[in-house]
Order: sequence, then C-alpha cells, then structure tokens
Amino acid sequence: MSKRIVVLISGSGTNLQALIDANFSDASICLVLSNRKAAYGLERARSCSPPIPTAYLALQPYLKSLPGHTRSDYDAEIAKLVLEAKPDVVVLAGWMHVLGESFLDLLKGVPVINLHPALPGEFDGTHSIERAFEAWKKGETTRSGCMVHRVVKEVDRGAPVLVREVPFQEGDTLESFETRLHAAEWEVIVEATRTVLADLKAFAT
Ligand SMILES: Nc1nc2c(c(=O)[nH]1)N[C@@H](CN(C=O)c1ccc(C(=O)N[C@@H](CCC(=O)O)C(=O)O)cc1)CN2
Ligand SMILES: NCC(=O)N[C@@H]1O[C@H](COP(=O)([O-])[O-])[C@@H](O)[C@H]1O
Repeated sequence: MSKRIVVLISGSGTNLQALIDANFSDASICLVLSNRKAAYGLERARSCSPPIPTAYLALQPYLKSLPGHTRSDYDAEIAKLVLEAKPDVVVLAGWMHVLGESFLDLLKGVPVINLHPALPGEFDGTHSIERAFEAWKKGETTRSGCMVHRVVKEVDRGAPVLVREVPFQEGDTLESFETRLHAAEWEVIVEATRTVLADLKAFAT
C-alpha cells in the first residue's frame, strides 16, 4: 500500500519539487496545501502527471470571512484539510505559518516534519539564512546549514531527523552561500522524508 505524503508550502516550492522528483518507490504526495494563493509550488503540483491535488487557505481571508473565528480555528481548519488526505507523514516545506496546538493536537499520531535553513538551536524562525550570513561576516561562525526536524509547539525546537552543515567559503556572498544551502536542502528534505517513511511508528508521537 503506497504511503501518503502531504506537503505544506508557502512559496516557490523548490523543496516540494525535490520531493516530487524523488519518486519514492513506496509513497506518493497526495496533497499540496498552501497558505498563499500565489505560491508557485501549487503550479508545480498541478503540472504533475497526474496532477497532485492542491488546496489553499490563507489566514487573513479566513478570519475576514468568519468574524469571531481565531487563529486557532484557522489552524484546526488546516489540520482538517490535511487529515482529509489521510497522510502517513506531513512535510512542511517552506510553510511560513507557526502552527498552534489546535493543529498539533489534531495531528497527534501523524509525524509532522519541517525543513529549516539553519542548524539546531541556531537562527530559529524566519530570515535564518541572512542572519547566519551576517553572523559569519562578523566572525561569529564558520558554518550554518539546514535540518529537518519534528514539529512541536516550540518553533524549530523539535528533535532533528537529519542535519547537514554547510560551511561558509572565503569570498562568499549571500547569494553564493544561499545557492549551496538550497542545494543541500533539496537533498536533506528527500533523505529525511525517506527516513520517516521507513519507520513511521518511531516518528508517530
Ligand atoms: N508549531 C510549529 N509551527 C511551525 C514550525 C515549528 O517548528 N513549530 N516551523 C515553521 C517553519 N519555520 C521555520 O522553519 C517558521 C515559519 C514561519 C515563522 C513565522 O514567524 N511566521 C509568522 C508569519 C511570517 C510570514 O507570514 O512571513 C507567523 O506564523 O505568524 C516562524 C518559523 C512552520 N510552523
Ligand atoms: N523557517 C522556515 C523557512 O525559512 N523555510 C525555508 O523556506 C524556503 C522555501 O523554499 P521553497 O518554497 O523553494 O521550497 C526554504 O529555504 C526553507 O528552508
């Protein structure tokens, strides 16, 4: 029975594309969900043959359309969309929304993992690459990296599944470092997803 992967995105979807191109032998992407309508990752899913089902739900339009509803209600709605796809694993691949307990409680028992462009305990949150680059320029570090970690309430603090260091090189610009880091991400997200798929029971909290 083919295992089911749900991928959450917010942007260009190059990491989603890496998962699509991985052609997992025992799994397939059954839903791509975005919180941004213009996310090119939705087009990547629609362009597959056969197309991967997509869904879109943004926070602000949701709140505007349902007065009295909260961010927690939105997170629960996201969870319901995800669960309707019957996932074995959920991958946050550039999903730029912090998920609250209403999401995490509903997803109990389903591994949820996140790709983060920094090393454990460093540069949590957003703009991680830029912040690491500035730290290197100040002589505060010689490397950054990327990781896939389990998603818990505390942002980017879940147990790492896979970590990859990416050293800075003399003469690096932000763009040259980003190029190397994104290439590392495309490998790490596939390898980490394969690891979770291979031992779902171990990762199902
Ligand atoms: N409960 C968790 N939710 C999410 C995690 C997590 O570890 N636990 N990881 C993030 C992904 N991420 C970093 O890897 C991250 C994404 C976005 C933000 C953030 O501050 N988002 C703001 C909105 C920012 C924007 O819209 O540009 C917000 O949610 O209000 C922090 C970390 C995904 N979710
Ligand atoms: N904190 C989360 C975060 O910064 N995620 C980052 O968003 C980018 C998404 O790229 P993509 O849309 O091309 O896959 C990736 O670099 C990913 O690490």
